[in-house]
This record gives sequence, structure tokens and C-alpha cells, in this order.
Amino acid sequence: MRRLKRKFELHEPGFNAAVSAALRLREHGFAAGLVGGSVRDLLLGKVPSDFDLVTSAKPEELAQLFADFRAVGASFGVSLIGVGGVSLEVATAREERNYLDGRHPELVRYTADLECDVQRRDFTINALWYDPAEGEVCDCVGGIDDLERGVVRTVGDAGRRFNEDYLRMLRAVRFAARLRFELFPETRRAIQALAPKAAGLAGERINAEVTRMLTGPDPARAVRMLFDTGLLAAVLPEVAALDGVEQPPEFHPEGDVLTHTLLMLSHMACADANLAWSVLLHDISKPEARTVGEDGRARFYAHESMGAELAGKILDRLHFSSADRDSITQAVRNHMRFASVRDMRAAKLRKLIADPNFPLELELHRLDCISCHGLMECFVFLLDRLAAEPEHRRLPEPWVRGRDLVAAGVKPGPRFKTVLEEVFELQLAGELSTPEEALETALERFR
Ligand SMILES: Nc1ccn([C@@H]2O[C@H](COP(=O)(O)OP(=O)(O)OP(=O)(O)O)[C@@H](O)[C@H]2O)c(=O)n1
Repeated sequence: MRRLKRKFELHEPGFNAAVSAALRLREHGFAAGLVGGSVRDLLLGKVPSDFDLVTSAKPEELAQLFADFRAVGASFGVSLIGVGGVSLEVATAREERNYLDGRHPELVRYTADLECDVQRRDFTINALWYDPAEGEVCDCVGGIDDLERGVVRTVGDAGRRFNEDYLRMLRAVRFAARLRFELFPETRRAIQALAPKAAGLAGERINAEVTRMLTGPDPARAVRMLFDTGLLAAVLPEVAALDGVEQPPEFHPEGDVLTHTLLMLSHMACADANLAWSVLLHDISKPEARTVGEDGRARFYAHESMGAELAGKILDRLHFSSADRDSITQAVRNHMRFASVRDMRAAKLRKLIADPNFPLELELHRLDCISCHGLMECFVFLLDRLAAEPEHRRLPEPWVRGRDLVAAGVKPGPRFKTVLEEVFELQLAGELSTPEEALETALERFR
């Protein structure tokens, strides 16, 4: 086993809590250390998002030592302890063959040997542990070397590791894309062989992994890796089907729909999950909508409305919240509208600009343009409008409401709604000057 002397200077409450819990466990005769992603990130000079512990203490022993104790995954030997106001996940070390799905708690075999525990973990870079008592990173799987050479490699047999949990294949791609690492050849081959199995993963697990890829530092590379390994065809077959869908080269010199989508992802400047999913899905129905006219040119009529419907089905399958689903499907449905903003009726344009989803849709439009023909007139037109009339970011209150019509003696009826909408549109278009004029215009329509 390789031991690396390290002193981590970190003013993080989570780190301090994890170190003090590990030292406390050591004082009581148990083996204990920080483990998993936190040690990986510490060695890479990043601040970990959370700090997990591994120990030889069994859950009932932890319960005696820490007043704030909760068994969260009793069947896996995972507990939560509270130390100094910080909640820490503690895994009781288990034998390698005990990677279980939680359905057979009676089969869990604990071990006092941390070396044994790390053998059941997914990747060597996640299988290091840090012993704060000795100030040492302990490595019995070659994880330090893999971190240095930038490789994601399974601990032990790749096929076996992935068969224990197919989500690990997506995790491999996430870590490679996020850390700008390569997949170890044997790890990559195993993913290619087992990729179809990822289709059976629960939607919310796929969602969480892919979202982390899309909001990471290199979403385009992540999706390209998913495609190249066959994982994209398993978890998002509709996106994989964009490959090879040819578009008119005069508008799309960059190539087919998948290439265009990846280019957009590579130009994304912020880690906004709904924007990233809108990019990924904006042209999702192009394969289905594609027709070739007598002039030999490919066209994609109605791909935005068909796309919104298909995107909705995909997002439902991945268990998106209804708010996120609505924002993304609306962006897909509207994305072609931006090409005609300069000819849009004033009221329609104001409604588009005042929509809460507008900032996302505007950015989608910008990414779409810079990733194909590069024509930015519509984008610049909208920026000019926003600069000239910043108050247009919100819709005004309508000058006439139903109650005003009733007060003026109009009997409520089916025409109410249409008339109120028409008058509001005139108000938005600047064709009315005062509330009185608006009311008069409405009343005229009932005479
Ligand atoms: N399917 C999984 C999930 C997790 N792990 C192990 O459990 C640790 C903690 O998992 P998690 O918190 O999900 O990921 P981290 O590696 O901590 O990384 P991050 O927080 O960046 O996702 C991992 O490092 C890994 O050792 C595993 O072996 N197999």
C-alpha cells in the first residue's frame, strides 16, 4: 500500500468536522478516515462539496459514540452523524463482495480492514482514504497514480464493477469530463460492452448524472463521450439519433444536428441546467421532421412544436419537476420564433420579452446562431429593444378589466375575454394613450 504524507490546510467546517470525528473514532480504537470524492478533490486542490468517512465502527457503535446519530442506509451500513453542526455520512467498512442493493441486509459482512472496504468502490480515484491521525493518504489500488496521469479506471475487474451498479458507467463519463481525464482502455471497453444495460436505470438517477455533466466544465465532451461509448443510445436514444441527420450546409456549415448541438454546448458560458437541457433537446425532432424537397434541400417543418412534445416525454421519463419541464419545453417550442422577431407584432413581441423564460430563450437563440450561420441580427435587435425600453421586461397591468366593463353596464358574456385581450394588445402596442381611451375602445365593441 502506498502512503502519501499530506497536510491539508482547509478552513471548511465540513473538513474540520470530518477530521474531528475520525480522530474521535481512532481514540476509541476504531480505524477511521476520510474517503471517496473528498480525498480525490483534496489531492486535486479542489474544495470538496462534502466529506464522507469510512470506519471499522459498526452502526450501533457509532450510535453510542455520537449523540446525533441516524442510520440512513442500515442495510448498507451507512449512517449520518452530526458533528459541530455539520452532517457527515459514515460508511462502516464492508467486504468487497458485499456491494448489495439493500434488499438483503442480513448478508452484509462488515470488516475492520479499510483496505478491504476500498476494493468494493467504483474507481481508483474514489478509493483513497485519508488518515488524519497520521496525516497520510492511503492508496492500495493505484488511485494516486491515476490522479496524476488523469485516468478514470475501475477498482479491479471493470465488468464486475459495472454489473454491480450500471450507474457507475455514467459516473465514469462524468468524472472524466469534469476532471478532464481519459477513460482507462479496459474501463472504456467494459462500458462499451455493457452500455445497453444503462437503459434500465431509474430516470431520476440518469437525470442527476447527465445534469451534472451538462453543468460541468465541458458538457460537449461529456455528451460526445456518452455517444462514443454507446451510453447516449441507451439513456437518451432520441439525442443519439441526431447523429448523421444532415442539414443545409449554407445554414449549417458545421455539419449534422448532433455536431450542431455539441457546438452549442461547447459555447455555453454558464452552468444553468435548464438552459443546457434546452440546448440538448432544441432540435430533438429534426430526424422525424426532416423532408427533402424537389430542390434537394432538407427542411424541418414544425420541428419546434413536435420537438416540444417529444422533449416533454423525455423529461417526464427522467422525472423532471413540472416547472423545469415547462421551462425547457417552452424554450424548445419557441426557439424558431426568434428568427422573426423583427417582423413580430408589437404586442406579441412585448409578451415574448416579458415572459419569465425569456432570458433562457434569448441565450438559447444566441447559442443557436453562433453555432451555425452566425447571423446575429435578431439577437442584436432584441438587445437594442431591451436597452431602449428596459420597462418592457415586465408586462404592465391591463388598463381595462372585466369589472370595469360590468361597472359600465356591459353584461358578462363569452365576448368579454376576447375584447379584453384585444384591448390589452392595443395597449401593449402603444396604440392607446390612456385608461379612459382603453375603456372607450372596449365599450365601443359592445355597442
Ligand atoms: N455507484 C457508486 C456510488 C458511489 N460509490 C463510492 O461512494 C463514494 C461516495 O459517492 P458520491 O458521494 O456519490 O460521489 P463522490 O465520489 O463523493 O463524488 P461527487 O460528490 O463529486 O459526486 C464514491 O467516491 C465511491 O467510492 C461507488 O463505489 N459506487
